[in-house]
Amino acid sequence: NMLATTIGGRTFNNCMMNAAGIRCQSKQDLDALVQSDAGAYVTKSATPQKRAGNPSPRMHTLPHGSINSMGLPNNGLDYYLNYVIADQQKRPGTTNFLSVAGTSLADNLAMLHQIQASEYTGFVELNLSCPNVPGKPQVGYDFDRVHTVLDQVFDFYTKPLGVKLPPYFDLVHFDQIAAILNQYPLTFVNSINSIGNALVVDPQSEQVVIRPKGGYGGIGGASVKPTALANVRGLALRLKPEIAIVGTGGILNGVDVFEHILCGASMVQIGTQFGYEGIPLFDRLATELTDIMKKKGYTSIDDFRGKLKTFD
Ligand SMILES: CC(C)(C)CCc1c(C(=O)O)[nH]c(=O)[nH]c1=O
Repeated sequence: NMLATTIGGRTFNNCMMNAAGIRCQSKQDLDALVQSDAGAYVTKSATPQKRAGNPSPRMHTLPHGSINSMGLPNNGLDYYLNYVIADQQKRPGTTNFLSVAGTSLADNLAMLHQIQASEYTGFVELNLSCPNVPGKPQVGYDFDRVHTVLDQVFDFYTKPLGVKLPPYFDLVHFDQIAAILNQYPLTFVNSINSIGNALVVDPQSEQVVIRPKGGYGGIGGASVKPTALANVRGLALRLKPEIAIVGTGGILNGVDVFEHILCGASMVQIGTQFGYEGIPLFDRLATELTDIMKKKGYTSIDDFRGKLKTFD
């Protein structure tokens, strides 16, 4: 069908899925995604043990986006690993994404050892926005640390794995992170995570809108699309072809999906808008994207993936 895509030898019948963190924390959430038109699901980033996360209000949705400082609330790795293994037994031949975000390298390695030893055959999405040692920026912004983490992961992990990256804002950073990632047998790179440590103010109450971190949080939604497209394109132009790109950020409508694919994405993830609209989003986006493709004479996303034109 027109929206099928292939990553790491696995074919998905739809190139659209949820982004980690949004409506994917509970079994009920995940069951709804299984029943939906989404091509796959990703589970809420897991830590070794269940976490309550930050005190509320910890997320605020605006017309043009959202801000969140959830603090990794999740049911713990065992919960999600059990879910995806049960699901792959029920639906052999389907591939989904298990997201992990340890709050330390030791936690990430312990979780990956557990997954490696399990009968899970799907993808792992390693969240590199996870915190680093105190006083250092998040892992995704500490390139030496990214090297160290991936060296230690690929010392033992042999199942398909990708990394979730924060947004970069300097072309030299695209060069540097791509040069590192190209050294590893990654199945995919997911770009972007929310734009970190933004601040939303309520001028009426003269107060920030979320409790954690003095109101600082990650931004998602329409306002991040130009940054998301820049990162998808920047990585698509620099990463070796074996590494597929998952495009995330600022997708509200089918045309936004089209733009992400034009910039090089093989799969797209929707966060903020999925949080807003719920499961009907996937059917609406599939219809809108299919209409755009038909108007342009495309029968597969392969016809236009990565084919963004410049002026010269
Ligand atoms: C930011 C972390 C809490 C370290 C990771 C989890 C996460 C969160 C979160 O759980 O606060 N929110 C995001 O927008 N992106 C993320 O990757």
